[in-house]
Amino acid sequence: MSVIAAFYGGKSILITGATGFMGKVLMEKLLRTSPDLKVIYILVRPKAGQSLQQRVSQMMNCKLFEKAKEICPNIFEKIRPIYSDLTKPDLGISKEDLEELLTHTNIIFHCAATVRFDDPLRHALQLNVIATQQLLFMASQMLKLEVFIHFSTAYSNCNLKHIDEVIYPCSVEPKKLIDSVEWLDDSIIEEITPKLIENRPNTYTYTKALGEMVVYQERGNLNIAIIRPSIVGASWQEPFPGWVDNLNGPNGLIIAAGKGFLHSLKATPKAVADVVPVDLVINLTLAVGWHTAVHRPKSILIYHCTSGSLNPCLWTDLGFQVLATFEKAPLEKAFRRPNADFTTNNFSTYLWNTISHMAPAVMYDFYLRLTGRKPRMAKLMNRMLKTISMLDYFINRSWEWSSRNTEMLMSQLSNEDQKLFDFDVRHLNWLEYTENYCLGIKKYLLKEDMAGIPAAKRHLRMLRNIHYLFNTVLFLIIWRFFIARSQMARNVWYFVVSLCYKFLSYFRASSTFRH
Ligand SMILES: CCCCCCCCCCCCCCCCCCCCCCCCCCCC(=O)SCCNC(=O)CCNC(=O)[C@H](O)C(C)(C)COP(=O)(O)OP(=O)(O)OC[C@H]1O[C@@H](n2cnc3c(N)ncnc32)[C@H](O)[C@@H]1OP(=O)(O)O
Ligand SMILES: NC(=O)C1=CN([C@@H]2O[C@H](COP(=O)(O)OP(=O)(O)OC[C@H]3O[C@@H](n4cnc5c(N)ncnc54)[C@H](OP(=O)(O)O)[C@@H]3O)[C@@H](O)[C@H]2O)C=CC1
Repeated sequence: MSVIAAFYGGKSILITGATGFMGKVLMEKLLRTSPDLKVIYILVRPKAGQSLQQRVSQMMNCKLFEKAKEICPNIFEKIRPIYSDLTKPDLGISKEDLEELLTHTNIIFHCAATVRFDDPLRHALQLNVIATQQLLFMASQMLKLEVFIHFSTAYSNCNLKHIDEVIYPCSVEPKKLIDSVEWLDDSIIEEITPKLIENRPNTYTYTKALGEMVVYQERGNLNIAIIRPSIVGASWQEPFPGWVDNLNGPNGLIIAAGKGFLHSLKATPKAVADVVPVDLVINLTLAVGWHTAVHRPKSILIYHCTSGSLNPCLWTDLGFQVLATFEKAPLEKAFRRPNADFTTNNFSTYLWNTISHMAPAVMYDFYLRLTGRKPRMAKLMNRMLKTISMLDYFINRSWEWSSRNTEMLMSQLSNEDQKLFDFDVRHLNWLEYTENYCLGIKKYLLKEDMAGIPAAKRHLRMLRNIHYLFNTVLFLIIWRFFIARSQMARNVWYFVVSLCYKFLSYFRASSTFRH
């Protein structure tokens, strides 16, 4: 019997961010391995015109929960949605719901955050710092709370090269910043943001670092642990390989590559792709929850969940495996054949962006206009290039994260728990993982049927023929231009034609002789 799974049995668990990528996988794992848990409270907000119930039932009916529903038939009775909005006072939770949470909650997993890189500081502060503060205050009033697990990111201190499993103080006190932001207008906040974020690339990583400081400063007597995952990718093994449901991290660019939009990407050849599968992160999280509740460490322990130091994979290796997979299982309706390469300097990046991204987009938009359709390709390419510019910081750098606490925890798991809650990234086969990642994006994110692969391959062959035809016509036009203006070009042309003629004559003669 798994000690960790047994620990969660009978427990009342509060998950914020349960409708997110990681929150859903966390819920699924809990319901599948500890079906005797008492209840999972999930904070949910209405979104895209859907009520709480509609969102929750749509979420629970996705493929991710199929296995959990087999093991836990009364799964819907285990889930207790609670209206919440992190931007509201008291997280927007009603008095009745709050009373229930304060009375019954044993464990908190705080996943909710804004993970956008371009959020204004005020919004990121609200979601990643102030909401965390309010949840900590709520937790301090909970009568049966055993442990509070906070999700940060391995990039919260990405302005450092070597990062230990410790909390690094930011230059500005969170409370002072929160008070200042209350009365500063947006234009001033926008102006001071670059100075505040201390060489970090965005407000996301900065406010996650501030969130850690708030967790430390307002921990009171709470029993807290912090998880710092790096780039969370599709599932590796559980509940099945390749589960992914958003465009964050590499996902958007993998789609861009598979659809033939992305033809070049600036990447330092030796830069490590520090990707970790979502199920591996969740296994570590549940192990941390158990260990923290049972052993009650004297201080807040930080757990890095990264792959670069234990089982490194380079962006170049990952990228070409992505292309190889889409060769075998192409995405539907590709704009071009997936074909790309790396650039290593700004000039070649600019050149290739012009030649292989913007020029084809402008020509395609011209074709759309000619055929009476709305041009859209240039806009799509600009959006992809904007995304790449946001991700460039993470693609072209590597970091060293210590993993002492994570390795300590691994050593404390029983053999059964090491299997059931496997977070040993050294077991990961990157080629197999990347292939499943791409297939998962095709099946679960783009909802494409694998039966459509032959048609998708035919589409790519048609694109290849159009590409060859286009290049041939372009070559002839350029050559005709040169021949009309240069004796040298004409001489070369005549020489080539006479050579071909002689070869054909010889070939015809030799085949006649054989007969
Ligand atoms: C291996 C690489 C080399 C390749 C070699 C050469 C080429 C070979 C090809 C191989 C394929 C490449 C494969 C791998 C790619 C490698 C690069 C990946 C780097 C990953 C680094 C991630 C770092 C993460 C750091 C920390 C992780 C965390 O802690 S939290 C999670 C991280 N957060 C995010 O990832 C969020 C980032 N996204 C944003 O902040 C925003 O989306 C944006 C600012 C980037 C864009 O905002 P914008 O307002 O313009 O768009 P948005 O409103 O978000 O969406 C509008 C529409 O666009 C769609 N969309 C959204 N995101 C993407 C996306 N990433 N790609 C494509 N499309 C996207 C969205 O659905 C919207 O559509 P509509 O609703 O229809 O309008
Ligand atoms: N994905 C990654 O690569 C990494 C993620 N992390 C951390 O893990 C955690 C989860 O990330 P991930 O699952 O990828 O993020 P998602 O964006 O998938 O999920 C974010 C969650 O937060 C909720 N949320 C956002 N804003 C609000 C709001 N105003 N009110 C209520 N809920 C809100 C979302 O709810 P809704 O569905 O209603 O929008 C969603 O459930 C985050 O703390 C993130 O920093 C750390 C490292 C890497």
